[in-house]
Amino acid sequence: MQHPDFPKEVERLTYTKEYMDELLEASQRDLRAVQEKIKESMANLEYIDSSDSYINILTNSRFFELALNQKESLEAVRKKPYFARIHFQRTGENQELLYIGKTSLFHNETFEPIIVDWRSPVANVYYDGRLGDITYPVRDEVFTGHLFSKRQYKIEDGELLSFQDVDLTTNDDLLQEALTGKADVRLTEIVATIQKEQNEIIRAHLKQPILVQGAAGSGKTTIALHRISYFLYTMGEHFNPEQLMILAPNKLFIDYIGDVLPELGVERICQTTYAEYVQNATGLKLKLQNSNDQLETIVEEGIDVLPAFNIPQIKGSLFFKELLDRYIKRVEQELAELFDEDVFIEKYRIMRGSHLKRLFLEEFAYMPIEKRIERIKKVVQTEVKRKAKSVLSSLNARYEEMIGKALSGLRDPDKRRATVVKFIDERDERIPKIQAESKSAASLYMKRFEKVKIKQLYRKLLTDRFLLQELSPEWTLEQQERFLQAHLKEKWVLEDLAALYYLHAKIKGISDQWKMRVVFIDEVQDYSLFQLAALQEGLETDMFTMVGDLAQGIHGYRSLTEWESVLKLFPRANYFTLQKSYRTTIEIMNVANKILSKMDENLPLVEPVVRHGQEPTFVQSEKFDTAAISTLYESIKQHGHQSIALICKTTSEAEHYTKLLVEAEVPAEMLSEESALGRSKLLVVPSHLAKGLEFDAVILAAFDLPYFDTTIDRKLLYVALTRAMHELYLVGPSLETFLLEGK
Ligand SMILES: Nc1ncnc2c1ncn2[C@@H]1O[C@H](COP(=O)(O)OP(=O)(O)OP(=O)(O)O)[C@@H](O)[C@H]1O
Repeated sequence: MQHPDFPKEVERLTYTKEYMDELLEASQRDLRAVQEKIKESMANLEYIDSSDSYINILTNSRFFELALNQKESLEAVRKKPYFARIHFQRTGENQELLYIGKTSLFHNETFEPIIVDWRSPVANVYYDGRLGDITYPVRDEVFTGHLFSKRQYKIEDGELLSFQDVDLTTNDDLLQEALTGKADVRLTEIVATIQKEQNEIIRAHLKQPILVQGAAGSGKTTIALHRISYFLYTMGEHFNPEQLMILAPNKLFIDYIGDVLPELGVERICQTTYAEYVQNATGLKLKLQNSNDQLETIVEEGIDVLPAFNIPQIKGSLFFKELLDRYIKRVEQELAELFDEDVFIEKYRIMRGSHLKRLFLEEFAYMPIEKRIERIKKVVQTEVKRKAKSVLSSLNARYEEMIGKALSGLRDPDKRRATVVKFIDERDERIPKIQAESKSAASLYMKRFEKVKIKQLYRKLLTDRFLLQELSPEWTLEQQERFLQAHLKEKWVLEDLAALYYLHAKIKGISDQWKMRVVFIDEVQDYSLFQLAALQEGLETDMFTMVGDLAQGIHGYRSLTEWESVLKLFPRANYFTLQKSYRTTIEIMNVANKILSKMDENLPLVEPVVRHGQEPTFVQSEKFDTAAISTLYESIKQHGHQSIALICKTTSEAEHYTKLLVEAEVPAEMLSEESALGRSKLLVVPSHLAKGLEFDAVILAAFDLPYFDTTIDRKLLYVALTRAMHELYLVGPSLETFLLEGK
């Protein structure tokens, strides 16, 4: 039976669309008018003074761009102008029906809100849950009101299909529907179904750092992206999108999230990886070794206990930062000694070196070293200029006086002439010399400060025995030796990046272009403490949004294994946890939870959002059988699924299986960090690369190498299992291969 409000709701939608059409027509007219103006100015370019016309073209192009943007965003939302409505009364005001959508729309004349933006303060009421008396924050104030009802709409192509009122007792149908959807091999925006605990994180204090420990599939990536959108909406006046940076684990991941940001109205923010950012910000070109090689070695050799003196871990620790601080101090001292000489022009002392040294070591100590040197050069230049003037005028005066005295004091004309000529010659020689010296004195003096070569400086630390002994008295001789031995060959690994960036920041400073003011980090468990500390100091901000999951910390041999140290590093941070998974069915999560409970981290089990699916299937097989995989793949496709992955433990296994499948003419393709995500083939994915991604169905195959009950294998397995949205198949010789028991 149709809801009694249905006709009214259709009417409202029609009204909204018609108003949008009016606006669209107007913007179409604007566009034409601007186009005409541009044409006119173009024609004028050749005849009259072209600068005016040029300015006209520029201005009109800007209008054109604005009008075009407005038109495009209107067209985009017209198909689905809003997704929810709240019946709300702010204390002391009238009751209102507010329709919530992806962007706001106001009536030009009446200023009536036709659509309210999901990021606006009042929309918080929709996400926050409860009906009845409520409070909500608007900037620094807290508003109160009463929420009578919440309604959700299903609108497709501008047509109202259905709607329903939601309260605490009804199931969130919209969410259920969103979750049964197919993985489009890309994330989508979820503004209509953001949950209360997710909303709290999206809107958490924007000026403070946040750290989120979230279960696999709890929406961490999605939330981080929505928080960016919310941030720009709320703080856009104070921040340019260019000053925001999202750090993703690899290029593949950037591609994966790439479409969501524009959908959320976010353009121009810097999306990069740590490695790429560091190279851009430092200008260093480094041929980095693949950071997964180390992981693969550990996995293939089944290593569970890492050596006590584990170099990747040391390089990611705050002790290493301390070591570099000592090194920087040493560099600073060496440079300071160069100020022992005073600044002279001819025989005149212009400035004392000790004064400059004090500027360098004390007054300007807040600046990066080379910036201090640049500043001191300016100080010297100004002082030289000022003092040279007075030296010259007193010297001129002195010669005047001496010449005058010679003229009046010497009786003998020959002697008089000779003395006067001598003084004049002397003066004429010294004055231009002093003038010339005063021009170059500052540069000449500062020449002793050569530009520091960061790569060389760092390499010295890695290879110079005496330097290392001096800087790391905590280490035994054997440890120092191990450190030196590890760096015999010049090769760069991920763990070196924080150090290079830190040295660059402290010595040269980070240029404005790369001085991001707000940072969003996904998969933060894969970072080391020093990587975070280096960024924090280089950028001089702690406005970080960090999301991650310790259960997926497959790089634990070099990165974080707990959050306490991160919270210490960011003392202002708010810490959140997300326990619900929106990705996987209950059946799949039950299997993944078995692995989670084996981990040492003692993380709580993940609660799947109530959504059932088929039980994960174990397919017993002694060896990798391409025909069986092909049949399985085809049958999954028959279920209507499109994004299907075959996840293997290691890269070499993935390469091997891809080869076999391709030879057997199964449409398979191996995923690499550089490849674009496709959906038309069976994607063969090494487990470490699957992190962060999701697929409709996952086939987990393990033959050459079973999953061992080691820290790293449990995590890799957990990552692999939690990639599946709807269907999961385990293919191998036995369930034990996947750390599961029984048949
Ligand atoms: N409130 C929501 N409404 C609809 N879908 C949601 C919601 N929250 C999350 N999802 C969906 O759940 C899936 C998992 O989200 P996401 O990838 O952001 O999780 P994650 O915590 O980053 O996962 P992982 O740690 O495993 O990489 C995505 O398909 C996302 O669209």
